[in-house]
Formats: sequence, C-alpha cells, structure tokens
Amino acid sequence: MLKVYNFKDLSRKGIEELCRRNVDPNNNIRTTVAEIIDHVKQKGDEALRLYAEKFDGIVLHKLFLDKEELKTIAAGAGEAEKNAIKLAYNNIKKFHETQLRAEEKIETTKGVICWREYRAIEKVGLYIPGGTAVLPSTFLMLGIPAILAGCKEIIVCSPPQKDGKVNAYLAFCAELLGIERIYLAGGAQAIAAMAYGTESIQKVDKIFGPGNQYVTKAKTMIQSESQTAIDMPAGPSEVLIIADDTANPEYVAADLLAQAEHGIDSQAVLVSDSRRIIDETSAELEKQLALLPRAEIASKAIAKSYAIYCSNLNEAMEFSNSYAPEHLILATDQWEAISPDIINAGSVFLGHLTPESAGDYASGTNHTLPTSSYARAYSGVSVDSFIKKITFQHISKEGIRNLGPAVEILASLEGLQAHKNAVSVRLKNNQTK
Ligand SMILES: NC(=O)c1ccc[n+]([C@@H]2O[C@H](COP(=O)([O-])OP(=O)(O)OC[C@H]3O[C@@H](n4cnc5c(N)ncnc54)[C@H](O)[C@@H]3O)[C@@H](O)[C@H]2O)c1
Ligand SMILES: N[C@H](CO)Cc1c[nH]c[nH+]1
Ligand SMILES: [Zn+2]
Repeated sequence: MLKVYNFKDLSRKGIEELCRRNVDPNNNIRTTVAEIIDHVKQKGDEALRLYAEKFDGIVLHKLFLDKEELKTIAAGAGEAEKNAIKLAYNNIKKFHETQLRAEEKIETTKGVICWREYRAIEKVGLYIPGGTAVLPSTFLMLGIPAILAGCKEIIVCSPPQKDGKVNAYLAFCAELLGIERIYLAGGAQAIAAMAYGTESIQKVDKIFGPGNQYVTKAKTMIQSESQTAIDMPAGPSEVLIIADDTANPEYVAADLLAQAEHGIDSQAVLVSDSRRIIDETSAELEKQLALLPRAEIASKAIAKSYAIYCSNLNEAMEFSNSYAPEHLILATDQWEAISPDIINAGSVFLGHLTPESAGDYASGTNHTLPTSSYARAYSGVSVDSFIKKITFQHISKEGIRNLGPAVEILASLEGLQAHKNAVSVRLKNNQTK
C-alpha cells in the first residue's frame, strides 16, 4: 500500500522531489487567496459574510459570539470532555510557564552594562481551524502562551459551523482561557481581516495558528505587505517515522494514520531499515484504515505518502533531516543514541510508547508547528512567539572612557563622522568635568 523507495537508489534531486510538499505549482491557491485578501481589504465585514456563505454555507447576521453566548454553548460540553480539556490545559500551561525566564545583565566592558527584557506583543490574532475538523486543542495551544506572555488584546477567529456557532468544546476553551469573544470567520478571509482590520475585527500585530493551504498561503502573503507578522507557515499536518526492527507495525500504522486523517494534503512518511517493518506496516494501514470514520480523507493522504527503505538508521536520519518533518517519531529502542543527530524537526516523539497524538493534545508541548520543510528554520509556537526581546544598555562615566575610543575609531573607518562625534562630545565633557 505504501509506495517504497530505496534510499541508495535516490539521487540528490530525487530526495529533493520526495521532500517537496504542498507547493502551488500553477499559483491556483495564490490567485484565490489574493482575491479574497483584496475583497476583505475593500469590503470588510461584508466580504466576511459573503465568504461565510460561500465556503461555510451559513448566512451570518452577527460576526461574533460574545461571553454570554459562549457560556450557553459551553454548557453543552460533557463532563468527561471538560475534564480532559482541563488536564490538557494544565499540562500545556505547566510546560509553557517554564519558558518565561528573565535574562542576566552583562558587563561587556567595565562600566558598560547590556541586557534584554521581554515585552508582550500587544495585539495578537489566533486562528483556530474548523474546516474538516474543529480543533479546540489548537485554541489551548495558542491561547495559553498568549496569556502567559501577557498579550493585551487577543482576537480569536474560527470558521462558523453549519448552525452559525462554534462547537461546545471551543466555547468551553474560551471560558477556561477567559477569552470573551470568538469571531466567526475562517480561511484566508479571517487572516486578511486580522491583518488589515474590518469594522468588527481589529487589526493585530501578529497572527498565529495552523490551517489548510488557503490559510497558510494567506499568512505568508499578508506578512510582506500589512505590517502584521506571523508565527510561521503551519500548514497541512505531516509525520515522519523512523522505525527499525524493534518497532511495532500496529503502532507505526496508527501514528501514520493519525496525521493522514487531518486532511487529504497531509503526508505520512515511514523510513526504515527493515523490509519486514515496511511490509507489516503497509498491511496494518489497510486494516486500520478500513475502520476509520475519516477513511476517505486518510486514504487520499496515504496515497500521496511513501516509505523509504534504508541500510541503517544513519541513512534514515539523513533522509529525515532533508525532509524536516513537522513531527518526527523515533520508533526504535535506539532513540537515545540517534536523537542527537536530529537537525531539522518541529517536535520529536521518542520510543515506542510516545504517540504523536499525546503532543497533539495533552502532554504539554505545543502542537502548532512548522510544516512543508520550514522546520529547517522555524520553531513551533511557544511563549517566545508572543513576546519581543528588547535590548537595553547603560554606560557609566568609566564605561564611556573605556568603550568610547574604540567606537570613535570604528565610526571613522566607516566614514561616519556624526557617529564619532556622539562619542567625542561625551569624552570631552567627561575629561573636563
Ligand atoms: N501545522 C500545524 O501546526 C497544524 C496544527 C493543526 C492543524 N493543522 C492543519 O490545519 C488544517 C486545517 O484545515 P481545515 O480545512 O480543516 O480547516 P481551516 O480552518 O484551516 O480551513 C477552513 C476554511 O478554508 C476555507 N476554504 C476551504 N475551501 C476553500 C476554497 N476552495 N477556496 C478558498 N477557501 C477555502 C474556508 O473559508 C473554510 O472556512 C489541516 O490541514 C491540518 O492538518 C496543522
Ligand atoms: N496534528 C496537528 C498538528 O499538525 C494538531 C492536532 C490538533 N488536533 C489533533 N491534532
Ligand atoms: Zn493531529
């Protein structure tokens, strides 16, 4: 069922081809998204209503749900589900709290003190996907670090469901997080609204959150022209599993399918030095797929996925680093020995009993992660994503005497006299006073 490539037969170009995903070769997505962005810029709320009708099949009179409405909707959430959400909330909070650490002040030269302080980004926009599946877990993954960082304005957008509302679990997350409003906007139009502002949605400084190819393309497009930053390109989910002979094919297949069921553009890759594991995982995939409610979606994603047969785990890791997966699972007893060789990955799951789903929901790490090989350069969302680190310095009398002459020379060698003067006038006063 999985198409198998032999690593040693792959040229460099062949590897590059296999690692390429979710490109938009004919610019179809770009063209659609550009139109949507333009329309939202020109027509504001009117465009949001039009797209809600076109893409989500709902005529919206009001574009948001307020605190009272969210409270009523949240009352429909069951106790077991609320308890699971609370457990996830506590673990995610515990893990993210450790990320807020003040840095030390450093005396770089006697009398010259430099340090960094963080300040929260004031206005942030969170996008919670809700097309093929509503993801309350994403609300926790974005809301918790935003609140820990101290962001003042948190705008939340999610596609309206068929009843023109959001589901009870999303509403319950809003209650837990103390977020009093959810805007009913999805797709590229929600991103454009947060980037440019409309009558009801205010422009934000940075947009966060995963989404399908339309959402991700919109994020990358608005960042170059709207003065709104983005967290990263966090598109269709993907997983790469390195599995050796110690792996359990039942677990490996289940982990591949867990990401495949997100959407038809998801990708699940198996890299193994064991032919047996590849064959048995393929058989397991067939078996498990047949039982999945979202089998149609998952089987389309699996059809675009593949396995790589390698001679050893070093080759497997070489392929994985080229692929730069959003999620990397090391399904081997050797995970401790090989994990230092990981160079590119969004989030890593070690050993046979660490399913990727644990990180998706409740272990504590963030599930908003770079896809499409952006894990080469981006990290997943964390509290850091919601803050800016500002540098400070203070120079004393002694400090300017020690540092000033070097700055004067450096300014001269760059031919920047005014820069030099800014030091010279102080040195002159410092000597005479
Ligand atoms: N990388 C990550 O961290 C991460 C985390 C969670 C989810 N995800 C991914 O997020 C994605 C969620 O996708 P989704 O579709 O379920 O929800 P979504 O909320 O991202 O997108 C739904 C919206 O897409 C728009 N849309 C749909 N078809 C369109 C079309 N033909 N033209 C223009 N706009 C269109 C509609 O406005 C709709 O409301 C999945 O691919 C999942 O794998 C990624
Ligand atoms: N796997 C997704 C990140 O790619 C996150 C998620 C949310 N719900 C389930 N899974
Ligand atoms: Zn998932």
